[in-house]
Amino acid sequence: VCFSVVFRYLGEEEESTSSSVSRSQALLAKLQKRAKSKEQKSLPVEVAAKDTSAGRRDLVRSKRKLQCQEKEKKLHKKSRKEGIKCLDDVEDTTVPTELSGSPTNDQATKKTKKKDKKKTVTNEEEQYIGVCVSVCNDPSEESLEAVEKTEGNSGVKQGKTADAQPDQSNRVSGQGSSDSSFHILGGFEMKKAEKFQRFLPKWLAEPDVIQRDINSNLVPLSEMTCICPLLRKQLENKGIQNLFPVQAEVIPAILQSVNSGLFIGPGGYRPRDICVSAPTGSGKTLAFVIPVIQALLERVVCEVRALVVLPTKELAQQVYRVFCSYAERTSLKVVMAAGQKSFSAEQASLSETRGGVCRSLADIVVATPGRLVDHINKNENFSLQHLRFLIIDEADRMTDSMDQAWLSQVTKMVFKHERGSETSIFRRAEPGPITVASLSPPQMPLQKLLFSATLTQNPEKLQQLSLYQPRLFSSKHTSALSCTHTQDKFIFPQGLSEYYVPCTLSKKPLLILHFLLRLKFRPVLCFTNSREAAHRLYLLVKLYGGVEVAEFSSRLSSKERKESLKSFERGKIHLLISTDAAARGIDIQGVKCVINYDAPQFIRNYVHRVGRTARAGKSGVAFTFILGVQERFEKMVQEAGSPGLQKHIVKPEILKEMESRYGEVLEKLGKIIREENARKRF
Ligand SMILES: Nc1ncnc2c1ncn2[C@@H]1O[C@H](COP(=O)(O)OP(=O)(O)OP(=O)(O)O)[C@@H](O)[C@H]1O
Repeated sequence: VCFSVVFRYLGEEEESTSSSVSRSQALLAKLQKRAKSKEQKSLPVEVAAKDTSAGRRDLVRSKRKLQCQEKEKKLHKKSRKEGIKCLDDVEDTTVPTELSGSPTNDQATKKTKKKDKKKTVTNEEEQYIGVCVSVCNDPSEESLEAVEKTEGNSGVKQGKTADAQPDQSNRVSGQGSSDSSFHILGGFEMKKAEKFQRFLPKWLAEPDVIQRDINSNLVPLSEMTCICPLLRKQLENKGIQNLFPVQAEVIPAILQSVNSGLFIGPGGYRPRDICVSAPTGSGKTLAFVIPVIQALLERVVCEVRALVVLPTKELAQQVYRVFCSYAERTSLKVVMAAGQKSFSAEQASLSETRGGVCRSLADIVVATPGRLVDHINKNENFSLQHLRFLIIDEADRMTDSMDQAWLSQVTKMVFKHERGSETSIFRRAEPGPITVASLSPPQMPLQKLLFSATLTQNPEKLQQLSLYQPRLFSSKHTSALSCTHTQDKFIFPQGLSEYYVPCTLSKKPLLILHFLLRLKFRPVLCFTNSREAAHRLYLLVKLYGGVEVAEFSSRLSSKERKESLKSFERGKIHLLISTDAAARGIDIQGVKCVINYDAPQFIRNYVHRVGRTARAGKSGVAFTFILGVQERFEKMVQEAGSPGLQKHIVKPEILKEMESRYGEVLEKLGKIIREENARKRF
């Protein structure tokens, strides 16, 4: 094969009859002949060079080099000029018909004419290039170097170079293009991305439907016979007569999985994991608080059996309070591990050691991922060996890459083999395929319960949670076949009215003052995209006066943040300016209006921000200030499933009156910020 390739390079066809020895001899002879002829060619030059004096030779050399460089420059300039023209032309002729579309006869004839014209141009150009190359390739100078270089290579290679070069030039001139030195790749045309149909797994495509309209789908508490009398009484005591749709659907499903006790699922099998995707303010918290408390009511020994993980301290505190209020008449103990207290104080509230024996002081732990990982790694007495429920609230946020590590640590700890546990009835092994051996003896299952208003439909992301035969409860029904969109769609609360307000950057602060002072929207929860922006706006509104204002961001300590929320909840504050720290899950009673002072960058943030109003079946209004092009924002919101975004125009004349005072305030604000920055530097 090797020889046949070499023969083809030499322009000879392989003879079937000739032996490989004779072929190799012929090849050797040919190569020797070629080397000789080259030697002969270079000989007169070398002799001539020897004859001339060294000084003259140098002079000639430098002269030729100069000439060559000048010509090269000229050629470069020309070819650059021509090149641009040429590239366009070449593209015209080389674009395949399926890309450029099938040309008509006229176009085709025009193109052939163009081609002919170009051929002459490019041939001329090639000649020009050829001249220059021949000047540069004068055997007395540069070619010597070239020969030296090729001589270092194998004979076959030499032959290949010598024969391949004219071949290439023939090909180029045959094509009639001047682009012998570069290759046109093509394929830069704008192509419309092909829309693909998304096929969802059955459990995602066919969820158990939760009605969106809370008020017309209330379920009387008396009908919820699956809830134990103690908890029903508790609910009544808190003024709850009816359950919301999400609660009416999810509570029985979780309770069903503990019908046979904590150790085994229905029919002796492992219970299915549960995912809930329901609008903001639809009552998802009670949908897991009630069944978890009921499932653990009969427990004998206090062990951590339920772990609730939430993204922020404030949310953890909120859920902790709900758990405490429903567990208060039971023997269950709820503990929070979210960094509100010192690590050692949390450690002491989670477990105690008496007489050398450690015992758990918590049945239900409400935690943030950071503190949870701290306890897993540093708290020797913290055990998750008896964990039955892992509840992940704001599940989509929690599964974001940066928060992933905690989940694997929890699973590792749940299935950790402790010394002497091999024969224990509580022995647990990481679940694998179901076999007779794996079912006997039965082990306590770990059931995952996921909740969010913006639960992803991305199976790849959900896969990371290692869900077991998941069951989805959702406020929407997306058919696996009809779904062509790739973006997740969300359900917005029924009572929410959404508006956008076109404005300019300088008018934004005036607009917010207008909403509070003139339109008397109170209380207002306002969102900015950064803590600096929240702080500046807070100072500005405070300086302007007439509005009780507070800020809420990571700029403040957790104590200060708690204070701000409390004051806002109690009605002492009219305007709370926050970053996205308060966008998720925070349940503040009576927020009638949400203002997105800065439009959110991601749709999920928008859904959660506007969801701080219109909660629990009530009505609410959300405004988003939009700078410049609003089409993109409108599209984003509509594609996410918003029922309708309306335009709200505030005429500039209305803001005129406020402008003089605003000017004064701006001056003061500048001074304050400068002082603050100076203080920060020292
Ligand atoms: N059955 C009910 N009857 C009356 N009010 C209820 C009921 N269930 C929940 N609520 C109230 O509805 C409000 C919203 O509930 P919750 O905070 O659980 O909503 P959510 O779905 O978790 O919202 P988000 O997605 O924003 O976290 C709370 O103030 C809660 O007390």
